Amino acid sequence: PKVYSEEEAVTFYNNFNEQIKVYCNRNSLARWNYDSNITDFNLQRKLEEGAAFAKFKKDSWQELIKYPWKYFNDPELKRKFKLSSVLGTAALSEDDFKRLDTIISDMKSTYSKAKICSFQDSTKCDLNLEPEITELLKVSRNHEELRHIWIEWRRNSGEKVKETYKEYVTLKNKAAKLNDYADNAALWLGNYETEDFRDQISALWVQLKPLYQQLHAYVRRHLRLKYGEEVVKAKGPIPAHLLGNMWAQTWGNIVDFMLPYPERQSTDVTPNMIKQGYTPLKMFKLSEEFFVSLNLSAMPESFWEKSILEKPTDGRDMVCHASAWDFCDSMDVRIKQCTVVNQKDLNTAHHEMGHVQYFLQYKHQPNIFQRGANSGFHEAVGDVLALSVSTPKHLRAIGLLEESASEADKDAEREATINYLFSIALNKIAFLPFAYQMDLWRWDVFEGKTTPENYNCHWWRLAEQFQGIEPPVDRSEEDFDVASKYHIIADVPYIRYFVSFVIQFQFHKGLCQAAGQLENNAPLHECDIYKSTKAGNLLGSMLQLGQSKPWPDAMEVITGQRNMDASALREYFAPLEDWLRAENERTGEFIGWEKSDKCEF
Ligand SMILES: C=C(C[SeH])C(=O)N1CCC[C@H]1C(=O)O
Ligand SMILES: [Zn+2]
Repeated sequence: PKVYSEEEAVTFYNNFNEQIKVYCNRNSLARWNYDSNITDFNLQRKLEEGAAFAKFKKDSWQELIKYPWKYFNDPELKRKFKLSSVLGTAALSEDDFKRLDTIISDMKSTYSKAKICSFQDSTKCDLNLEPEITELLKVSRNHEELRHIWIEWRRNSGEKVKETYKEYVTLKNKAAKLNDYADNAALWLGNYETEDFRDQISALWVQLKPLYQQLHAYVRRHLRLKYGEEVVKAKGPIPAHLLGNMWAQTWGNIVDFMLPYPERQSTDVTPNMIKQGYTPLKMFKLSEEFFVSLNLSAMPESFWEKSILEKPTDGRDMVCHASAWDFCDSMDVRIKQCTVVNQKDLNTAHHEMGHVQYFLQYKHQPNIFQRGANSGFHEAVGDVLALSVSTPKHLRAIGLLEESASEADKDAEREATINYLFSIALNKIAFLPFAYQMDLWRWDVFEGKTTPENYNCHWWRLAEQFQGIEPPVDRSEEDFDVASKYHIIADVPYIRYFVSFVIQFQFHKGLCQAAGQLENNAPLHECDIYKSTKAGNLLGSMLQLGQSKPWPDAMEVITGQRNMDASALREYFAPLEDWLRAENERTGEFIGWEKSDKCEF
């Protein structure tokens, strides 16, 4: 057979790259139209474009694998072929591909259309997850109302897709095997190009669990003080419906009744955002201005024309879960977010703008490298900036927090710092076990360790083991609670967020050093990289790499390290960790939790 030369490979690949951009653009537009307006017509268009894209990738792949790319000299050409040689779900037959695309679309449609009836008024049954249910979980302090919402959301979302999900698992594993992976867990983990990646994640959790347990114990105490011993057992897992979030993944919404120093200023800027007439547009403009202050890119005009930054009021069904979109033409980038004017959504706006900044910084790369160094990097960018924006110093600088005279004396300042770190920890530390267990469950499912007859109780076993939470009522295998979470039904991996929440503190520390914010032992949690072109240029040089290099090379650009390391996170929260240990000691709080028996195992 003909042996293809490296020169011929270059020609082939350049042509392939030009063509894939066109198919990718058409596919992204069809997906955007469906997610922005769930109709049968838009579903059919999306399935057609998806099938065409998959056919193109499969046909090209037949050609591509004829090249002896493993023996190429040019490292970049070799990497292009290596990454392009993983076909993914396009390896499925046309029928299987279309079936899988249909299944995922249907699950996203069910999730996006799901509604529940109000606890206060059983005739009012038009409550969507965003914004109504999310807002109720934030403000309600009625544990019976919270239990109602918790149960009803699961009955109208997860439970409805139990059968469909089994077929999803089968098709995903079929595709993985066609790519020479044992199962889809292995295919998903391939993104990290790291042999012992799961062990590294496990080691990070071991390092971080003590901090989580201290936070868990303190929060459980204050939930017990509020809702009583009957509802919140002193040594038990925390009932999952009381933590201010549908999946108990971040606990920031319940900070108000458990602030360490209640008389000190809290850093909840939502009231001021509303008072100052903030709009979703202004929230995204604020984020853009921070990126520009770092000498990074402003949004193209088309971003503001084509993005959807608040939920349309024309009654259409759409996927409200926030997302950032790259249309593969190095021009068209968008965000779709059903933004509410509050601090949580201001952080999410920065999170999504981080994705878009990555798109803009690597737009010159060939299509195959227009990705994060690994998926965790893509999730970390916006959060790194949000760490600076969230500091009391920055919030005061942009007028969202009042100057407070009392900060003058040392004690007041120390107490205000504990309050600040506590509110950040409720979102950053609380999140870690949830992010880990989301893919621990899916890896077990794809590997066949968990079979459909124990999907639900396996999830609750993991939730008890890692999050130290339990359902507010008994659950059984009739329920399918994990699928009440968007990423499960939308085929989006989740370990990327665990990676992001660890490495974002490494990036923050590296950028803070570049910005000169850590001189004279200044603490990491006070750092604000705003307007530092040194920090911005460093971040930009990492973002421009995309996935052209293995992620340790990209990590090294900013941090000088080549591995994930939780030390920066621990350093950031050190004052809080000391305080929590002392406080839990003082109150004699039980650290950890006893077993739960709410799902017949
Ligand atoms: C905002 C996004 C879109 Se990539 C998201 O899904 N996030 C951001 C943090 C965790 C995770 C979630 O909401 O579950
Ligand atoms: Zn994201």
